Amino acid sequence: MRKDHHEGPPLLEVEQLTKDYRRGVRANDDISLRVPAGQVFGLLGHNGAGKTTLLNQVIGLARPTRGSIRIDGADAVADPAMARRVCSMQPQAQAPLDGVTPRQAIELMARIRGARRQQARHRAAELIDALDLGSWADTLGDRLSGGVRRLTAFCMMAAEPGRLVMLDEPTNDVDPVRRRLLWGQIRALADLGCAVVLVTHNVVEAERAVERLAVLDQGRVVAQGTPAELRGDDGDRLRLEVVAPDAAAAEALASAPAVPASAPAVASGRRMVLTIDAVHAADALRWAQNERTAGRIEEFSVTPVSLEDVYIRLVGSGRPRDEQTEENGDASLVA
Ligand SMILES: Nc1ncnc2c1ncn2[C@@H]1O[C@H](COP(=O)(O)OP(=O)(O)OP(=O)(O)O)[C@@H](O)[C@H]1O
Repeated sequence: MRKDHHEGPPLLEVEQLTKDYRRGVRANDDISLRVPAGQVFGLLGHNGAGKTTLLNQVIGLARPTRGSIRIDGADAVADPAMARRVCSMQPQAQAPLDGVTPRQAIELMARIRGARRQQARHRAAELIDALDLGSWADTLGDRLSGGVRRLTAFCMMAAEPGRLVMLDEPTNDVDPVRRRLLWGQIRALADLGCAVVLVTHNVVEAERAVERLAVLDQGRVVAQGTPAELRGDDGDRLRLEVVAPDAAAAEALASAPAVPASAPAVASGRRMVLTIDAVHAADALRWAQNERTAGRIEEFSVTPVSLEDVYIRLVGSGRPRDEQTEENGDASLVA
């Protein structure tokens, strides 16, 4: 059974962190978060939300403008060398693998991080097997696909991991089957006692794999908690999605919903999405079936409201805040 480390002291503790780049870009704005050992913590946000900037400050590649970062109680800003010893990071950029095979690269990383030769060999073989990389393990890096290169980079990081593991979009380019294997290995690192910080754009996957998460928008944390906490009241609601024959019909359905809605209906192209309370589910199904029989809609589905729906409501289009409508920020979710 999984060890429960949730009540333990944080291994990573970020307090009121602000980072201004030159030319006035505020990439992180008053961010606070805590990650204990044994937890997979997700960082979600649009392109440019400030996720990579946060990781770079933790390992001392960028210096905070204000605020503090503590790793296991020690000041990581004052001692970036300590931070790098304790952290293992898989960066967003692909690892340079030209001229080496995945097996060689993984073993080499394990050796650099202090493993003995036998131990490095054993761990490389174990990771290659766990991620089903055997067919490419001894192929030179310049002949590998993007997905295999990314999985190799994960294995290099996981070969002899530090206590704080940071992964910047590790599932990019990875096929769905190996992606699932990868989530298993990420979980395994937390079960070993690592604190894992995971940057991802994939809200659907994050919902299944992380225990807590923070949503970043324009450098700020706009929501933080467990997936269930972030879904809040929406966790008991349903999502009716309808495909209309054309965009005008979808717009018309959104402006006059046939079933009582618990949030404004959203039309996008031929799709219309309505959030409804569970008590209206039977009415919604009856209405949608009739509409489809009459040919007024083409398809429909009724599913539980997901974290992705909440995320889209929180950060909207990712445009600057003052261009967005006010429904995008629910301050009550901010921890
Ligand atoms: N070295 C830099 N100098 C100036 N501005 C920067 C620098 N690095 C990042 N930025 C800016 O800081 C903001 C946050 O960038 P960051 O890379 O942290 O976002 P991100 O959430 O990781 O994005 P993505 O999902 O695209 O990787 C962006 O506006 C970006 O343009």
